[in-house]
Amino acid sequence: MPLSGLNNPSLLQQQCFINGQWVDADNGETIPVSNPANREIIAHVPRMGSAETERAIAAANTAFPQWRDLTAVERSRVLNRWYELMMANQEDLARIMTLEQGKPLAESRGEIAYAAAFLQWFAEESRRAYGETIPGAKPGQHIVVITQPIGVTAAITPWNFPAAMITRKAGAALAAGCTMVVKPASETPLSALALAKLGAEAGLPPGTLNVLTGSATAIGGAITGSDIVRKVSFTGSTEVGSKLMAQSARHIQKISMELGGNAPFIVFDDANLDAAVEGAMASKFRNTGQTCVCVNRFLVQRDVHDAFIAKFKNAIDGLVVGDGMDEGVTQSALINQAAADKVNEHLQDALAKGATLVSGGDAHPLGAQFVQPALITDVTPEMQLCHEETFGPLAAVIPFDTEEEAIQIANDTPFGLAAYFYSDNVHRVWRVAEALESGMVGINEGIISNPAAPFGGVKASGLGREGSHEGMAEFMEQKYLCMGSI
Ligand SMILES: NC(=O)c1ccc[n+]([C@@H]2O[C@H](COP(=O)([O-])OP(=O)(O)OC[C@H]3O[C@@H](n4cnc5c(N)ncnc54)[C@H](O)[C@@H]3O)[C@@H](O)[C@H]2O)c1
Ligand SMILES: O=C[C@H](O)CS(=O)(=O)O
Repeated sequence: MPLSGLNNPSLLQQQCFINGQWVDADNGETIPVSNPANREIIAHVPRMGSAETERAIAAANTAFPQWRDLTAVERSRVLNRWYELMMANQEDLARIMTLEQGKPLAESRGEIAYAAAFLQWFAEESRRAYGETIPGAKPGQHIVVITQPIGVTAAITPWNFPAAMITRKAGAALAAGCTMVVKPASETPLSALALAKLGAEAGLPPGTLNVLTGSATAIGGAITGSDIVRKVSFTGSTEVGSKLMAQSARHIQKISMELGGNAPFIVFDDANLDAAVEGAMASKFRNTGQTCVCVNRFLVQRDVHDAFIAKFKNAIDGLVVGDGMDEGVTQSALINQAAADKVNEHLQDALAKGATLVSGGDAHPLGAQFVQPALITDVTPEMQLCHEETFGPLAAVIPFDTEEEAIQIANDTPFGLAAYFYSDNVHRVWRVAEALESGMVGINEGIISNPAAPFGGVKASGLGREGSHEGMAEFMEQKYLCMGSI
């Protein structure tokens, strides 16, 4: 049993966490959790539905006043202890993550540190829930703006970052004084349940944090249909986000949406090509291409196109495909067969429409869920991959001539999460950075995520920001007090 080798076996939880208790589904049903590398079932978790969700919401509601009324310093101490426990258990948490999500162990270790950093960040932010004073409209009148926690909140999170997408929300909500119900993706529930275990150990009172696994539509329906849940924070596909936004309208729930992307990566003729290739590899192939901020379209200026492609091909050919648990592996199995099929569908569509295969493209000997990293050129805008998230190790390159053409192609998408470009010309840097329609821009950088920066997108990539000093405000309400005759 691959999970039998944990140093801290208590981190393997196969029940849900409601009101400080580990519980099964009412009907005893479970769902299997499998290892993407070999499809071996590694655990089972409860298949919960609306009744259990309503109990979790009730527990969060009961716990809210006590957690709200702690001082910011008291909440900060719990969050900081949770951070410390995550780091103390980093190796076990990384092992659990790789076994259920597939990503290389080194990347899982990195995600645990990144996820823990959100708890550390919001432990500090919890002490900075400031208000403001405003001059009154007449003598003796004073206006004070205060901020208060919004109340019971919910998070629905994706499989590709099973820990960080939870702490980026739960850290902010708990720091604000809210309580939370979390529904992780059914592909990666074990990381979420391990986080709940450590959160309780850190001192989160019963009901403050609840984690439910099971039917997404039933749990999501109970969350968005509740007049107790005041905030829904979703990370996932734009398609599902749009559905949840509509469902949240019934009770006017406050929402945050961290959705899909279609990131352009522009290499101008004044770029440092070695740096551009390094950034391209980091952004495109992180988590085997399964991140929302992965490059989806490369745009390379014609004068440097062939030189860039030669360097890029050499780097791609150096990638090591294998089981994420094996040291040295840099590309793992994709999360499921449908994900691998989508990458191949995008590749075949592009080749059928005139793209040129430079590297990769063959079936991988390790199995159908593994994809050989591929590089294609002569990509044109009518190809499927220009309009859909590939979410896998396929690097597609579009040649361009002018800066104006590059910006037009880059912005020709409903999405606007991340964008990247490489140029050493400071005048061009400002022009292009302002012209790109995205929430985040990497300039001569391929990896841009940072708990201190406001993460989020524009257009169909979402609403709101996470992390930074913005993150906690998403879980708070403002109230102004107008005091007269003083
Ligand atoms: N913007 C970001 O920060 C960010 C981060 C990670 C992933 N993503 C996006 O997420 C997608 C990949 O993740 P995914 O496949 O888990 O996305 P997904 O939308 O299929 O699922 C996300 C979560 O929503 C749940 N869900 C699915 N249908 C639901 C419904 N009808 N009601 C309630 N919950 C439902 C899933 O169980 C999961 O927990 C990609 O599009 C990626 O770009 C965005
Ligand atoms: O996949 C989406 C994540 O938000 C990417 S990151 O880890 O925040 O860069």
